[in-house]
Amino acid sequence: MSSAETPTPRGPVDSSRIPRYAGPATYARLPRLDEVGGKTDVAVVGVPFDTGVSYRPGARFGGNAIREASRLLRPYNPAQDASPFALAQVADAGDIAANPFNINEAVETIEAAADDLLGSGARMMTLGGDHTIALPLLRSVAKKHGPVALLHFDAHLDTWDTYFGAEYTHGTPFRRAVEEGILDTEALSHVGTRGPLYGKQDLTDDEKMGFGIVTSADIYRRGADEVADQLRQRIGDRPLYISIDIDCLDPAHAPGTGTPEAGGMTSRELLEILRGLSSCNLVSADVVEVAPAYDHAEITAVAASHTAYELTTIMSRQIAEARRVTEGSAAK
Ligand SMILES: N=C(N)NCCCC(=O)O
Ligand SMILES: [Zn+2]
Ligand SMILES: [Zn+2]
Repeated sequence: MSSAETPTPRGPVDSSRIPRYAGPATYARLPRLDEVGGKTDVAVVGVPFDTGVSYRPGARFGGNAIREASRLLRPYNPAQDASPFALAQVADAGDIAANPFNINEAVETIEAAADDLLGSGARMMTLGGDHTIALPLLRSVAKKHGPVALLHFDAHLDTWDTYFGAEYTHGTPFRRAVEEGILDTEALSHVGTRGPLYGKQDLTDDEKMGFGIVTSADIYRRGADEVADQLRQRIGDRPLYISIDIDCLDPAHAPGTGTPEAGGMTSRELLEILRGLSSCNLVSADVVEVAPAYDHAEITAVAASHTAYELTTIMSRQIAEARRVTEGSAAK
């Protein structure tokens, strides 16, 4: 697209003119998708679905809790020296209406809605919902990019086989994804893993699927920068999907979640690792498992809103850079 055709992105509501607590909550007070002509570079989309949980329910309310908490975000991100909402169009695409009484149908609905958004040329920043939703999102991403590298931030492996005979649950999306061949098995990592397992076999199975593990204790011992360097090397220039279960954070940093585990990373460590990945080719991402009923003072929703902000910044910077390269060569 030439510079004449690239419209100036429409940014958030100006919080110096309209108090940030006024008006309906879109993510970061950004325009809705219909307010930018139905086309955007990055679509922030909610998936209010939590029928796949194995313990506390409530992540269906996560997306809107993150939107509410995101009212306080400001337009310039100093940590990545970027104004994400000026570099590219970021818009709130609303929610995907998934059937709460039929998981299989919900999974199909999510995949179809993702196909539409990705097909329009957008990258997705999805706000869950429970972790079940990562599977249909990955299916859709793989249709567009082929098997993708996966960085999975989570206390849990989420590579278990079934729960009560169900294959689509929040503890099983990544085993299904490996079985379906939609992940690049050379570049799969869990980050923040900890807590009790069903047995040692869980780890053996997980390793056979191709996953590497950076435990939360590894992050504490080695530091965020070194961990980010190692992950970046493993990912290289592959198309990358980042899936962030907010329970990767310690319950002190994210009490509002369904399956909390003690001994997790801090929100500072999570944000720093993400910033260290800013050069990766991030094609889409999700933040899941925010369950506001167990939250206090929006601790979890604020952490999730900032997490999505770093991810959105990475995507916007890359979109702007790609545009600069194309427009530069078109001008010659
Ligand atoms: N994806 C999340 N948050 N949790 C999975 C835990 C599955 C279990 O109950 O063993
Ligand atoms: Zn988890
Ligand atoms: Zn999870």
